[in-house]
Amino acid sequence: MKQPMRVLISGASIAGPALAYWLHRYGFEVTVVERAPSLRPGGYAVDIRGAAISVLERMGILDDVRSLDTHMTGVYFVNDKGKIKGKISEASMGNQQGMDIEIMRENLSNILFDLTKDKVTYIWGDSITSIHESMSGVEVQYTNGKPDTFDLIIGADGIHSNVRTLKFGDEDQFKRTLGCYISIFEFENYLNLDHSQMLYTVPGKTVGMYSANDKKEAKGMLVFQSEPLKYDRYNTEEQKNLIKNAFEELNGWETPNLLQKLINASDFYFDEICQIHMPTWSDGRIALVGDAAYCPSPLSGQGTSLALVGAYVLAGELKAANGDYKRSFITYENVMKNFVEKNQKIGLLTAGGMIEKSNFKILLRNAMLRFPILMNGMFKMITRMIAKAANEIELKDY
Ligand SMILES: Cc1cc2nc3c(=O)[nH]c(=O)nc-3n(C[C@H](O)[C@H](O)[C@H](O)COP(=O)(O)OP(=O)(O)OC[C@H]3O[C@@H](n4cnc5c(N)ncnc54)[C@H](O)[C@@H]3O)c2cc1C
Repeated sequence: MKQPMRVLISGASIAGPALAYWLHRYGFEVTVVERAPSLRPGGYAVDIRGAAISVLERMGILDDVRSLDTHMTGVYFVNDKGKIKGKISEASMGNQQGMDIEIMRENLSNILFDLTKDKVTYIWGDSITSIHESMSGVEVQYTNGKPDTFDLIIGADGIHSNVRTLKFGDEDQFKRTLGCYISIFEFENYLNLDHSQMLYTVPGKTVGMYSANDKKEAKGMLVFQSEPLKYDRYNTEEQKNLIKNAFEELNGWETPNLLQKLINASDFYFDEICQIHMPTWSDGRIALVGDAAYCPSPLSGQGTSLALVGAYVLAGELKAANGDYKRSFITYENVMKNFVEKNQKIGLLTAGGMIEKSNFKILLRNAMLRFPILMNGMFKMITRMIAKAANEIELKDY
């Protein structure tokens, strides 16, 4: 009897468990290695749209995911005293057909993990340190575990992908920075926000607060424009200091309180707002999926949809090629390329919306917010563009 192909996936957030699900369903033997000691909590809400909704349906988890929709009602823009200067309702931000889903990232990650935990081997708190390819397989070494050999290695390990660095080299050659940094952290919902988001903007900085789900907790968001910063990605204290430095002179609205909450925040996410562009997503027995290969930026709202669709297509093409992984990696790229490009373009468009560059632009935005017809018209146009990009792929039945 033919042995199943052994696949090692690096990263257990969204793309990793989604890919693991499909590969297991198609008869592959799957191991997932995650650097964190357990499934990582944290992050804001993520959007799922278009083709990615069909993927969830095909996985049989659409109802579970939909049941955890954040049901946000809208975004309120406040001034430095906390006075509301305008509101954008959820209806005018899109989702007119009620089809799109917004879910907290950690809730989606939990659902995908639950779906796969009994079918796939998960290794926690470890990381690949070297990859050695031969004609018959790939030998990997881990930081902690014993070396092992697989048929294929897939990097689903995010913007700063370890597999990408090991196989394709330094990330700077693939990274397009969008000039900002974002931090998200959790604390008690002391403003009693009810399924809504508050945003306070000054030139080059945005302070946000958001509460959904059960209203007990809120998420704080601090976004700031900056020249590229050098810091240790695993040193959260250093990252918190960078944020403190960026915001310490800003006293408006809840900024000082959020900086105070930041100090003790355990659920803390910090990253650069950037995109990943690569000439190819595979080499030999190694391929990449999700943010590792084609991150459209954390502010785009499209990263999760790209990851879910990418996992579906990659697994499907591996099944269809019946062991010819080289062929499947080529078709995976051919099928995904246009979809990725269209969504990365949307990523550039939407990223600009989170940071206002001048006081004039903030005044202009606040003035426009007083004319809902104007705002609704603009948002409907953007929504149509996003919806088009989210559906820019025809999913095959594998
Ligand atoms: C904690 C967290 C919070 C996030 N918050 C937001 C948010 O608020 N808004 C937003 O739009 N996007 C957020 N993202 C990114 C979002 O999840 C992705 O853009 C999108 O869902 C695509 O997912 P992905 O699985 O490709 O990458 P990611 O979600 O980034 O997942 C990558 C996974 O790989 C793991 N990993 C990294 N290095 C290694 C290694 N050396 N070995 C093994 N595993 C490794 C990471 O720990 C992580 O679990 C967040 C990601 C994380 C991890």
